[in-house]
Amino acid sequence: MNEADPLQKMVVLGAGGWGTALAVTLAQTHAEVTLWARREALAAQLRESRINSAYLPDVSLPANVRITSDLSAAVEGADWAFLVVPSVGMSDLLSALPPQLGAVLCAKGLAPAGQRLSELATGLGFGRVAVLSGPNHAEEIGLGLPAATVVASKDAEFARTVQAHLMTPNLRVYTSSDVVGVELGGVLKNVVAVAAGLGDGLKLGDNARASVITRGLREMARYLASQGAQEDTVYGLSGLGDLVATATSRHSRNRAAGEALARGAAPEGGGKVVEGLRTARLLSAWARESGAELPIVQGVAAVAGGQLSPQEALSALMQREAKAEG
Ligand SMILES: NC(=O)C1=CN([C@@H]2O[C@H](COP(=O)(O)OP(=O)(O)OC[C@H]3O[C@@H](n4cnc5c(N)ncnc54)[C@H](O)[C@@H]3O)[C@@H](O)[C@H]2O)C=CC1
Ligand SMILES: O=C(CO)COP(=O)(O)O
Repeated sequence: MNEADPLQKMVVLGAGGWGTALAVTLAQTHAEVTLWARREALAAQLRESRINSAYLPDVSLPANVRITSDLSAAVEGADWAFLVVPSVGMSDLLSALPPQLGAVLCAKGLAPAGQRLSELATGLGFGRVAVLSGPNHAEEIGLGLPAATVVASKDAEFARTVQAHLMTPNLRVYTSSDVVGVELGGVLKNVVAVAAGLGDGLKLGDNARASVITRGLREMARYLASQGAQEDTVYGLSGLGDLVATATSRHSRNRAAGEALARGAAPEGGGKVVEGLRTARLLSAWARESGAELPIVQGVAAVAGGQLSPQEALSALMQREAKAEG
């Protein structure tokens, strides 16, 4: 493994829950971490209180996390950075950065036109692009609870560098060359987690949740294969691992959004980003246009869009044609 220089400048762009947890993690092993918040009001509040009360209230920011809302100052002198804004904001952020900067993309969603975020970054001229994904709820990583994750890049050296800097005794980081598989696992599992939340909200029971997770995994595997992912990636941390975490966790905003929809409430994440709803809409439109079958994704999109009630979506899934498992 590469040696990680503890004096190298670590930069986290995006001060929501996940950006904050990553900054706290990196601060364990580096002299200084810079955390960029888009809004000066949030940056000032973080500098003052050292607690991100809106996004990660149970975690304190150590003194070696420097907080700024000045993007140029944040990346000055840095070789690469973690980009941790919601996927809708990734295009604006990338466009404001020099493409020589290595980009570790940490969002689990698609760009507004439906592209993968790594495609977006590459299209904007970024040469060193990695994606970070795995079962990593910010609430737990921020507290230093043990977890594992994956960093994928076509540039193996870049992936190993990020791995070396992000590893701590409680965060095990694996590398992968399968950018498409690792990236899309994190994107799709959010939608399946909304479906699991819908089932929980309707009080369908443990068998139903396990069935949604398993058939959802199959749907993920089919979609990932259609996009060129390696076959086994979906069964790793960024696929099955993250799916189980998100579809069963009390921390998951996507699962909670499904529960809210089942109650007939608005599926808001309390001001926090819920990527699965947007992803369901984008992928459902893609499935309609391409003739692909993504029944769980399409069911979630129909419920979120108000075209079907949760009960009607459930009936539609249960009454699909009888067939062999596969
Ligand atoms: N929260 C978690 O446990 C994890 C989240 N992720 C992913 O990381 C991404 C960010 O999620 P969180 O940090 O949880 O979000 P969050 O909802 O906690 O915070 C979002 C942050 O981004 C800012 N923001 C919103 N729109 C923006 C834009 N257009 N440009 C720049 N900043 C903007 C908000 O002001 C806020 O500071 C999402 O794609 C999420 O799926 C990935 C792994 C774990
Ligand atoms: O991706 C996550 C954990 O790995 C976070 O999921 P939620 O956005 O559903 O909270």
